[in-house]
Amino acid sequence: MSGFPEFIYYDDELFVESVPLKQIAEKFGTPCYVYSRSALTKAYQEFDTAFVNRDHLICFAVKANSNIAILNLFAQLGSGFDIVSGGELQRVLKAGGDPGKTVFSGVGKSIYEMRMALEENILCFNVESEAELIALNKIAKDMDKLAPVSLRINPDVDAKTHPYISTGLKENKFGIPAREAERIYKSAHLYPNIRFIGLDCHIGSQLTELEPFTQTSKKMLHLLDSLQAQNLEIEHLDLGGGLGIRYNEEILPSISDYVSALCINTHQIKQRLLIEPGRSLVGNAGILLTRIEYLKHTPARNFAIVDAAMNDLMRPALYDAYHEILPVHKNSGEIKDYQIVGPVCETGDFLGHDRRIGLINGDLLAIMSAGAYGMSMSSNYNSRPRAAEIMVDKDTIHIIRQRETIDQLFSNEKILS
Ligand SMILES: Cc1ncc(COP(=O)(O)O)c(C=O)c1O
Ligand SMILES: N[C@@H](CCCC[NH3+])C(=O)O
Repeated sequence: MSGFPEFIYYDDELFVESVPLKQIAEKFGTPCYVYSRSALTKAYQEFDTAFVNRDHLICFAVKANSNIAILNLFAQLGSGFDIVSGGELQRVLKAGGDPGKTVFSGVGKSIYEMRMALEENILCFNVESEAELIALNKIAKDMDKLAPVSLRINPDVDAKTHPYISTGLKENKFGIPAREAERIYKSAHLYPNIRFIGLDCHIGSQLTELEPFTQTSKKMLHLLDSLQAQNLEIEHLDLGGGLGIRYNEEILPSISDYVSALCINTHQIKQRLLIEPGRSLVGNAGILLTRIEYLKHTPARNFAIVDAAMNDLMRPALYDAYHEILPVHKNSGEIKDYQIVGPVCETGDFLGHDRRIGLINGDLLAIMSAGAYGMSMSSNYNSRPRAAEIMVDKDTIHIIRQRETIDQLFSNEKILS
C-alpha cells in the first residue's frame, strides 16, 4: 500500500489508477507532474455531498493548481473559483469556468484587474482594506456598475500552521479587523457603487485541526448578527479554505468532517455558505515523477541526485516541508539513508532529507502529495524549463501541459543592437 488510494503498488510497481508510472516516464520523460482524475473528482464530490441540502458554493482556490484541464474538470463538476489575479481570472474563463461563481481575493488587486473582473461580472470581490474599497467604488462608478463585495475579516485566530501560510492573525497583512469592518458596512452609503453582499475570511493553509475554524466561524457569526441587527442584508458567508492534507504522519479531519463542522457551526443562519479549498482538493491527487541521475556517496552522506529540483517543487526549500518519496519500482538497491536532492546550485535544493530507501542509478521516484502548490509555484531558476503535466483517467494518459522548451525560456528576451 502507498497510503494514497489512486497511487498503488502492483507487484512492486507503482501505478496511478491503471497506468504504471514507469510507462509515463518512458513516454513523456521526467520530471513531470502526474495527476489522477479520479482522486480530483472524489475530493470535489466529498466536499459537495457533505453539504447535504445546505445552499453552498465550493470555490476552488486556483493558486493551488492552475492548470486549465484541472480547472475545467472542477468547472464541469459544478465548482466555482477563488482567484487572486487577472491571470487567474483569464485561466478560469479559458477553462470554461463561470465568472458568476468566481470570488476575487488578495490584498493588492490592481485597477486593471478590478476592471477586468467587473467586466466579466464576477460573483464577488473579497475586499481586504478600506483603500481598496475606495478604489473599487471609483472604478465601478467610472464603468457605471455596482461592484459586489464581501469584506475579508481578519478574525485574529491562530491557525496553528507554518507562520508563512498563517493569514488570520492581526499582525498579518490580510483582511480587516471585525470592528473596522462593521464601521465600513454601516457607512455603506459612502460607497454608492458597491453592493455589500457577503462576509469573508481565510485564516491560513494546511490546518490540521478543526478548532481554529470553529473559533473563526463563531467570530464571523457574531459580526453577521450585529450587521443583521442593523438591517444590513448579507447574502453569503465565505469561510475561506485551509483544510490540510496528510503529507507525513499528520492525523487530519476528513473533508466531510470539516464540512459537517462548518455546517453545524453555522446551522442557525440562512445565508449561503462559500468555501475556498485549494490544497485539500488537489494535493494528494498529484505527484512529481523524477528519475535519479546519479548516486553519490561521500564520507558524510549518500546523495540521490534526481532530475527534479527546487524550481519544480519549492515547498521543501521554502517551508522545510515534508513530502513522502516512494520508489516507482520497489526493492531495487541496497537500503541506505539518502538525501534526495536536485541539480540546482543551492544547498537548499532538496526534496527530502534522510530517506531510508534502496536505490540504483536511473531509478524513478514519486514525490507524493505534490498536486497543490507544486507546479503552480514552479519557476525557471537555473534556466530549467518547467516540467510537463499529465492527467491519468483510468487507463488513459492525457498530456495537459507540454514540457517547456529551451527556446520558450528566452523567447521574450532581446539582445540590444
Ligand atoms: C484567500 C484564500 N483562499 C483560499 C486559499 C486556499 O487555501 P488552501 O489551499 O489551504 O485550502 C488561500 C490560500 O491559503 C487563500 O489565500
Ligand atoms: N504555498 C503554500 C500555501 C500558500 C497558501 C496561500 N494562501 C504551500 O505550499 O503550502
